[in-house]
Amino acid sequence: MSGTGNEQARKTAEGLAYSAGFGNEHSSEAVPGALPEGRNSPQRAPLGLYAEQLSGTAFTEPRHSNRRSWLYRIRPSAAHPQFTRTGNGHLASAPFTDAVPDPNRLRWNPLPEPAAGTDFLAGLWTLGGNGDVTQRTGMAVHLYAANASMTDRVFSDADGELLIVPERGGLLLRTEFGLLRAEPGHVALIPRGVRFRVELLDATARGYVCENYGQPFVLPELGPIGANGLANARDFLAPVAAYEDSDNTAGPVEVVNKFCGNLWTATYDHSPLDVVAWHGNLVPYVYDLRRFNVLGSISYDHPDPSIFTVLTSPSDTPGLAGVDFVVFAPRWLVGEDTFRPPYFHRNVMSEYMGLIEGAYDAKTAGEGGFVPGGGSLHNMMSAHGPDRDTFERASAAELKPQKVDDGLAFMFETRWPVTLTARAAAADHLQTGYDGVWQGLQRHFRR
Ligand SMILES: O=C(O)Cc1cc(O)ccc1O
Ligand SMILES: [Fe+2]
Repeated sequence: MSGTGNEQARKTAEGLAYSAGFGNEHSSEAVPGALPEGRNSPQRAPLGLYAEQLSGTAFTEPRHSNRRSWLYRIRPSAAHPQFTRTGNGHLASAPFTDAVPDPNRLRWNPLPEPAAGTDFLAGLWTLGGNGDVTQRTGMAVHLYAANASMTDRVFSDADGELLIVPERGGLLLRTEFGLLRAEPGHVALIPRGVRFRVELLDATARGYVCENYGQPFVLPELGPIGANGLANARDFLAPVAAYEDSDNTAGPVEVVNKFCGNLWTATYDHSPLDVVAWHGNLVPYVYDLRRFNVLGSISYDHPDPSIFTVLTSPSDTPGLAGVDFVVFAPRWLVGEDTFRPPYFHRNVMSEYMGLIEGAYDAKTAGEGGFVPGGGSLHNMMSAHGPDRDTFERASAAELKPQKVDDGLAFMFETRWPVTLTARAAAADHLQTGYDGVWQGLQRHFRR
């Protein structure tokens, strides 16, 4: 899209209205009277709209985890032509079988600049993942690099929920539920199957996507932390209803549907973003990571990073996440007699880390290192932790209260190893010599 288009998108995104609260029963109508009163499915829905339910959990799941919304739209979603296969581009899905799972510690530079005219969907590039889309288990790690808005096409992912983590460039997400603006430092969460279009607010956009095939993300339990803290529910913002009424006014709209690992496409004669009103608790959200209430030790030792969990996708085993989304946000470190950066460890969970801004306190910053837009993968049981320089520095540091505020990093932590796509394993931007950051750690043992 031209610069003018991006300016238009930014103007549209300015001052967006939202409905706040993770898991709330939200409701919104773009036209007064569009929401039926007191029932979901009246004989004739108001204003001649079609009523439609979208479920995110089985009808019979417990109340506390049940997710569904009712959508009142100009055309029912069922009114569509046949889907046919289209190319998957650089998108891949679980099961990932084209590379051998790799126990090595791996790190990538940012994706290369895409060809002109690459939109968000075309710019998605799969690093790897685990589980199986047909079993609704596991996750995929994608990156994206785009320089064009999606025009005349929308995307929906039947395979999973999408957690979008912009690193460069703002996004305007036009969803069935309305508009969301996600700038770097925000995350957007699009439920399984929700149609949306991504417009760029800046000339280019780059970031990360966790595709969660498993149970929908929820806020983690707080246990002894109490009733407040970490990501607060009220900071998750859902859109308000905004619809496109493009019947006979615009050209055809391509709807791209990711289903069981493949992309399918159908050409509609209207925009499926035609929801005039909706209510329910299955909604997209945007969340500003800087709102995260970071908790930590105020005595000694470095707490496990589970304390930084923003969202978790539970599994059938209590406490064991399919995937956790964890943020390393600005915070004070005050631990006494404590090695303050992340400790050396081997973890049963597998860790993909990305950097939104600045530096990360376990890794020396700079070119060829852990840089914004890049990422690292430390699979199950791979030994990692502070690099040599960080270890030397932190072991000798004077332990005054210290503000760590020069970066914003995150982690997708998952119960199963991440198997790479062949493309990611052979990428030019895969760094060589990552093992070297742990070389030269001196022997200090004496008896
Ligand atoms: O590997 C990492 O940097 C992530 C991480 C951070 C931390 O503070 C403790 C454990 C851990 O895996
Ligand atoms: Fe780790």
